[in-house]
Formats: sequence, structure tokens, C-alpha cells
Amino acid sequence: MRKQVLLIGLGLIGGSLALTIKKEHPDCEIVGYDVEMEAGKLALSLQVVDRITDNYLQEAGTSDLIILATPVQSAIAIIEELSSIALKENCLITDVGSTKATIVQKGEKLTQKGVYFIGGHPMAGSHKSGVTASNERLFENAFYIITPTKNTPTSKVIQLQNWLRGTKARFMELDPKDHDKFTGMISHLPHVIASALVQQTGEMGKEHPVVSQLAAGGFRDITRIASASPSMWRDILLQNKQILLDLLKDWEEGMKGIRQIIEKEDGEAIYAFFENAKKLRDELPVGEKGALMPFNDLYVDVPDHPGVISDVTGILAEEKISITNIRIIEAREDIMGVLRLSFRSKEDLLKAKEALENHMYETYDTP
Ligand SMILES: NC(=O)c1ccc[n+]([C@@H]2O[C@H](COP(=O)([O-])OP(=O)(O)OC[C@H]3O[C@@H](n4cnc5c(N)ncnc54)[C@H](O)[C@@H]3O)[C@@H](O)[C@H]2O)c1
Ligand SMILES: O=C(O)C(=O)C[C@]1(C(=O)O)C=C[C@@H](O)C=C1
Repeated sequence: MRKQVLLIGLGLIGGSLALTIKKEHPDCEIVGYDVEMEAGKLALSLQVVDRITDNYLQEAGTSDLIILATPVQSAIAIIEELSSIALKENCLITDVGSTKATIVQKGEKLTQKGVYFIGGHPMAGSHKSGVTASNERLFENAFYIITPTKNTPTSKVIQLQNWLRGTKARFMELDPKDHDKFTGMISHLPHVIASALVQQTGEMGKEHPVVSQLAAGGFRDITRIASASPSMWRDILLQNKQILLDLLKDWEEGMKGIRQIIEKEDGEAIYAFFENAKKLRDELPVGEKGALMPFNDLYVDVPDHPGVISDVTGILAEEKISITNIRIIEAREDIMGVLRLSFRSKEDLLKAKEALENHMYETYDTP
């Protein structure tokens, strides 16, 4: 029997997941639903889904896998709706939301009725949103957090991982509350800070428009994420309220400390502050998504052939383009491997892309 997947929320993450699922499970039928008709039409025309529906509850009853890929507050409402209808026996339901505690708690309601809800969160994304930004490689090598509870049979966790194996992500199990604490620190608080920084700059820019023109690499790097979807981030803050309030308190304390050492012109303390930050930052694992993703990565499909790496690096050397990192992601006999090349700048990346494509290599930009 052909398996049916119902995907609710046809944006960046939903679209990217659909592509990975279709690749690994070509026989399944992916039915898409989005509250925005336009998103549904786009997803269909991009062949991200096999068909779309305007009534997801009708499709839910015949689905084997249901994926919630909407902003997290909507996911809660959808779980409520699903709890009130008959679902297929053994149906697996998962989500991709950036917060987990409340969603998983609500999801238990579904598990109690003989189906299985397992929370999920791929730790890879982008400041871009919408189905047009979908990319089947988005999750490659990233951590994919799943949050089963004591009521989740191991067989169902394995089944979910099988559905999601096309992501090529690394699965990690976490307690939902731990998840929210950790992502609060490494994702949600940084997002608030980046957005606040852009707004403070905007205020000065009202009086001195030249300020934003001066924004160079540093400002751009630290504020890239402020371009993300406001509705997605509104929902995250609302759901991770207490953890964020605690983190903001610590942040304010930290800022107070910095104020004091600047006021006192305490050069030693200022040096120690930066030295410690540099040490911690330099120690973070680089080169793996979900930890610290190098920004300017290019993926190149390469045949499993001796000399292929020197061919690629030779082409780049000829164009005088420096590579900051090179890694073979996959190299098994008789299939294409993937090289990940990191560059110092977007310009270098684009030049490399052009040069390699002129030599008939297939390349993929980072999302
Ligand atoms: N963007 C990221 O970097 C990232 C990474 C990991 C997880 N997430 C999580 O993934 C989820 C989706 O994020 P995204 O980046 O794909 O956002 P997106 O804005 O690209 O897509 C969300 C889609 O959900 C639709 N939607 C909203 N409410 C809906 C509803 N009630 N019913 C059906 N569709 C609805 C929107 O119209 C939109 O098309 C969020 O929960 C987010 O927290 C995002
Ligand atoms: O913009 C990116 O590069 C992201 O990966 C976004 C990011 C993050 O903060 O790391 C944002 C929210 C998600 O829950 C996961 C990933």
C-alpha cells in the first residue's frame, strides 16, 4: 500500500523535509497543506509535494506520517485539532518546531489515543523563509533533535528516523525542557540580540543615514539572522518565555559588568574579556552544521575517481581563489561523492562556483 505523508506548513523547513523524504521514499504520496493558498500552489509547481489539499483534517485520517512544519504556536493549535479526529492506527506525527516543551506536552494527548507523537527539531535553517528557499541538502550533517517521551516505543523512534534518513542529519535525543534551555542559549537569545542591534543601528541611522552604509562584514555576520521570519520568532519567544527571561537577566548582568570595566578604563579586564571570548569561540567545533556552520560553503558533486580533488583545487588555484577548508562528505565506491569547500567570502564562493561549473562540475550553494 502506498504510504501517505501529510505535510502541514509548506515553508523553508517543510519544503526541505519533503524533498528529502521524496528522495528516499519515492513511492510515498506527499500531500501538502498551507494556510496560505499561494504557498500551496508554489509547493506544487516546484514539485515539493505531490498534491495539495485545502482540508488537512480530511487527509489526516488516511495519513501514515503527519509533519507539522508551521510556526510553533500554530503547531499547538493543529495538535489540538488532530486530537479530536480519528487518525490511522499507528500513525506517526512529528513536528519541526524550534521549541519543544509545550509542543511535546500537547503531543502526549495524541499518543494517548493510540497514535504516536514524537517532537523533532532539525538544527539547521536559514534567515530565508518560504518554500522557494527549500533545499534538500539543508539538513546534511546537522544535528536533528528528537524528543521522545517515556510513552514513545523505540520502534517508533526508529521508524521516524527511517522516514527522515534522507536528511543525512545526525539524530540526537534530548529531553524537551533541556532542548528549550539549550536552544534558548544558542539560538533564541542570539536572535533577540541580533534584532536589537539592528534596531539600535536603525535609530542612529535616522539621524545619520551613512551609518548603515558603513556596515561591513562584522555587522552583517552578527545580524544576518535578524532577516528571518517575524511570525516564526514571535511564536518561539512566546513559547520559551521563562527560559528567555532568565537568559536575558544573565545577559543584562553581563552587559553591566562590561559597562563597569569600560567606565573604569580597566584595560586588563577588557583584554581578559575578549581573550576569554576568543578562546571559547575558537574552540567551538567548526565545519559541522548545527555547531558552527562556515558561512561560505560550496558543495560539489564529484565522481569517485583518483585525482578528482587535485582537479578541483587546481581549477580554483588557476583562478587564484583560496579555500579555507575542504572536506569529503561522502565517498563510497562507485557513487558520486560530495566535496564541501569553504571560502573566506561570498565573492570567492561565487567565483569558484562559476569556475567549477565551467568545468562541468555540479555545485550547490549553502542555503
Ligand atoms: N527557519 C529556520 O531556520 C528553522 C530551523 C529549524 C526549525 N524551524 C521551525 O520550523 C517551523 C517552520 O519554519 P520555516 O522556517 O519553514 O517557516 P516558513 O515561514 O518558511 O514556513 C512556515 C509555513 O507555515 C505556514 N503556516 C503558518 N500557520 C499555518 C497553519 N496554521 N496551518 C498551515 N500552515 C501554516 C506559513 O504560511 C508558511 O508557509 C517553525 O516552527 C520553526 O520554528 C525553523
Ligand atoms: O539561520 C540559520 O543559519 C539557522 O540555522 C537558524 C536557526 C539557528 O538559530 O541556528 C534558527 C532557528 C532554528 O530553530 C534552527 C536554526
